[in-house]
Amino acid sequence: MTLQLRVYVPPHPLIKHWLAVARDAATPSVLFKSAMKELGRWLTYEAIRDWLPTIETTVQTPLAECPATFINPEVPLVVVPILRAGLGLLEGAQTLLPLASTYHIGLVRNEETLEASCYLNKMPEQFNPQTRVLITDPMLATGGTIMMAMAELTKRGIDPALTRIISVVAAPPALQKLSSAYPGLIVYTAMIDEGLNSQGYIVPGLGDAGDRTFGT
Ligand SMILES: O=P(O)(O)OC[C@H]1O[C@H](OP(=O)(O)OP(=O)(O)O)[C@H](O)[C@@H]1O
Ligand SMILES: O=c1cc[nH]c(=O)[nH]1
Ligand SMILES: [Mg+2]
Repeated sequence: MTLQLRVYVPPHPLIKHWLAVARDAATPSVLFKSAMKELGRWLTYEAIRDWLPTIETTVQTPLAECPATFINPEVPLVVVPILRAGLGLLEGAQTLLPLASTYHIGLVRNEETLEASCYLNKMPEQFNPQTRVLITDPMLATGGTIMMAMAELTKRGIDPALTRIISVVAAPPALQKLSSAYPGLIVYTAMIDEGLNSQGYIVPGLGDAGDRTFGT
């Protein structure tokens, strides 16, 4: 069986609503931040349905014993926000994954060359190979940033098949790069946009997600 990158665009009205709020150039930073939090929450809800490890057991209700499914506390769960903009989605993700560990990675694109570089990496040298990873980054544009984050994770033992990415707007160049390098990976995004302009911004996109989240 040949694995392929899977990209889901969940058809949820709350995701569409908060995407529209985030896209609107008139949305002030305080509301943009709320939109990122809500998108983080709903995209995480969609992304973890086949990712959260469970254990089957039984519980005794007041009336009878019955089958029960719990989240398996022994499998490590990790959220990796790509700074800065990924922090906006992290807040929403954490409401659903309160026990997950958070490993920050700070990546920034050079505005001229569009090449990503790393200024912060709080990951351990090696992860448990069973670790489930959820990466948060609202913008997948040229793909340089997400590819660098994936390289840092996989060289530390993370299995791409146990990894999910949530993004708000994804562009074809990033999806093509991920597809060639990590065919088992799954991406959840609010929208796939047409492409990039000459400055590497996604069109129609939503502008600079980091600047709009933090009011800079
Ligand atoms: O796919 P790429 O072409 O690499 O671009 C995507 C990256 O660009 C933005 O980060 P930015 O460099 O603006 O940093 P910031 O989040 O601190 O604003 C965005 O948050 C992504 O991480
Ligand atoms: O459109 C884009 C592309 C990269 N990073 C952003 O914040 N926005
Ligand atoms: Mg930015």
